[in-house]
Amino acid sequence: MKILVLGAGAVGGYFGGRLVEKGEDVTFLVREARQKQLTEHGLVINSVHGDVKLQPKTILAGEAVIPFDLILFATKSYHFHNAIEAIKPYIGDQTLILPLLNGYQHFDQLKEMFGQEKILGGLCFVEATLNENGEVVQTSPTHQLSFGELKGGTSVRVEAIREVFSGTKTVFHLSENIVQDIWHKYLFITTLSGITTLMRSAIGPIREEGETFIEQLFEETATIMRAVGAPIADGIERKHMETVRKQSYTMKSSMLRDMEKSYPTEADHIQGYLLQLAEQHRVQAPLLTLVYRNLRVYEKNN
Ligand SMILES: NC(=O)C1=CN([C@@H]2O[C@H](COP(=O)(O)OP(=O)(O)OC[C@H]3O[C@@H](n4cnc5c(N)ncnc54)[C@H](OP(=O)(O)O)[C@@H]3O)[C@@H](O)[C@H]2O)C=CC1
Ligand SMILES: CC(C)(CO)C(=O)C(=O)O
Repeated sequence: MKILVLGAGAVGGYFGGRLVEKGEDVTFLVREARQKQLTEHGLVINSVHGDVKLQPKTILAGEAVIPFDLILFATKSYHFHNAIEAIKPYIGDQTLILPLLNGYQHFDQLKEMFGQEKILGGLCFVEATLNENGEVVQTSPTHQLSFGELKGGTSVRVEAIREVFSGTKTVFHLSENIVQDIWHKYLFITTLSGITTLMRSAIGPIREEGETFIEQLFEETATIMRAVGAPIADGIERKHMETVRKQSYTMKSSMLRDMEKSYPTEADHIQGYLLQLAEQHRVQAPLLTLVYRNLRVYEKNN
């Protein structure tokens, strides 16, 4: 299976790198500076699940145009529209696109552009970032990529992907209810990135100050999701709260890590989109609004 990974950042570099390590046919579509870094230093993964240095195949947009079987879409949301243009030449009749971005809005956009049949559901749980040398640093026990048919169930094509994804040093999980998984992850990340960026802190000190704000943010966000008919399970807020309690003291969201580097955030794509939905459905969301305003002010000052 010919796999194209769009973006060799933290997520694309980690999961794409684990596939290269296994020996799969993976090419990274990158931009010039990243290509230079990868050519000179290799794709380096420093991980609690094992370090590796790889020399992956890379291309720049427009080079080596052939249709790929599978495209892992792993850019930030603010690069989404440019990145779409970059992958268009590599999409053939049989190509499947598996997005790994946090949030939900991009699925509707991809379905509208390429047709529902070409888009798989996808998400990942991994705490990863690029260090100043461009190495992927992966720091906590969880490292799972989930994928599946947006219409639910299984199919010959996702079973074939499962086969290709098997036997790596990371966890690839074929989900038969990926849309629910995506919304559950969206609930988790909206709250976790929101609270860690609001407090400018890893989760440990925030928990010590009291968990009420975290619980309220989960509840508020879940209320919006239920109002729009998102398929989230009863009691998911409590389950997510338990997951938050289990995180290491130093655990940070990728949004906070980006803030620490003065990078842009995905506030519009994650919190902002939910607030638009809240307004449309007349749901009050004062805490989420505060979280979002904090991110907007940060963006203005950076
Ligand atoms: N990091 C994490 O722990 C997690 C992140 N996520 C989500 O995954 C998504 C990706 O995040 P993450 O990997 O952290 O982001 P990074 O910024 O680390 O990586 C994104 C990569 O995309 C590349 N890129 C952007 N536009 C293009 C383009 N047109 N062509 C080629 N490459 C491009 C960037 O390359 P360049 O170097 O050229 O800018 C960058 O290397 C986000 O939605 C995030 O919320 C989900 C779970 C965990
Ligand atoms: C919370 C976490 C680390 C889980 O994967 C995440 O998705 C992010 O920070 O972007």
